[in-house]
Amino acid sequence: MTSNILIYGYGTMAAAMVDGWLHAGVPADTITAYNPRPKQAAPGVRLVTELPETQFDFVVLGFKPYMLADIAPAMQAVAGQGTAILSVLAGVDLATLRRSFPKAGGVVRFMPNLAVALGKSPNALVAEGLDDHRRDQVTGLAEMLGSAEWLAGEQQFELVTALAGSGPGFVYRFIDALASGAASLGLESAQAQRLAVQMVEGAAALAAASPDAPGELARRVASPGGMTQKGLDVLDKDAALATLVERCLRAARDRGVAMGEEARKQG
Ligand SMILES: NC(=O)C1=CN([C@@H]2O[C@H](COP(=O)(O)OP(=O)(O)OC[C@H]3O[C@@H](n4cnc5c(N)ncnc54)[C@H](O)[C@@H]3O)[C@@H](O)[C@H]2O)C=CC1
Ligand SMILES: O=C(O)[C@@H]1CCC=N1
Repeated sequence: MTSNILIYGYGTMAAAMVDGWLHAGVPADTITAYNPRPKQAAPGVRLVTELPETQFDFVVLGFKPYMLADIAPAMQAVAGQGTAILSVLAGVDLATLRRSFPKAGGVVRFMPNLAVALGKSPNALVAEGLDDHRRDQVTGLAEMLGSAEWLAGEQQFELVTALAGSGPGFVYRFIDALASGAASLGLESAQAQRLAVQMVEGAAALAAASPDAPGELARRVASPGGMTQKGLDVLDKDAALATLVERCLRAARDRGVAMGEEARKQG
């Protein structure tokens, strides 16, 4: 793909996406990263602190959602009819993006997680105004970072963001809890952390490779009357883990909805 890409706001998420694209073979000289504060860019990527005057095929919005109303007016010159806006901004809906970039050819909500850097992120997508060619290109850009998950509609986008965008944060807490639990029961803490991380990596790889659902995989680990079942009984009692995780996802989703409302009011 030889399309040119502007990254507008080169922070943690956008830099991880750039790393993923470079790793997948996107030529570095097709990527320009604009950030108001100078910082180190990936090798070969042009980092600028002044906005270029040319239009781009893709413009990735990599700043914080609340900044959209302030920033969008200054961006009109880089987003013309031939431009697809790729927004990773949590909560900001297609209608707000469309109002913010009326001249752009199309707007896309593109929700990744930080595993884009390794090409291992599920990427949720919804779009408006894309022709088939651009849509195929967006699918290709997403697949280079993991997978392209086009949603039928926008209604569940905040829930999908909570699950797949915020999800690594929740999994890291669980890894932490495994490690600190083992440490408080007597294991050396660096070793506990190493074991917890490797165990989760292997378990996730196995789940990804298996045709069976995680529930069935858990059943296979738990020998009847054995150790695993005793541990699962603690997590399952009164649906403790399931209830906690549902509350966690609801809180994250609802925050996304509120952030979207704030952006709508400002825009
Ligand atoms: N961190 C994550 O795991 C995920 C983040 N996101 C989304 O990614 C976006 C960025 O989040 P992070 O990378 O975590 O934050 P960050 O704070 O690391 O990045 C924000 C970047 O915007 C830049 N910036 C500040 N003012 C600017 C301006 N006026 N014009 C252009 N750029 C400006 C900052 O210098 C910084 O480089 C957010 O909208 C968030 O919702 C989405 C999915 C996952
Ligand atoms: O915490 C946030 O708002 C963003 C959305 C998904 C991950 N980070």
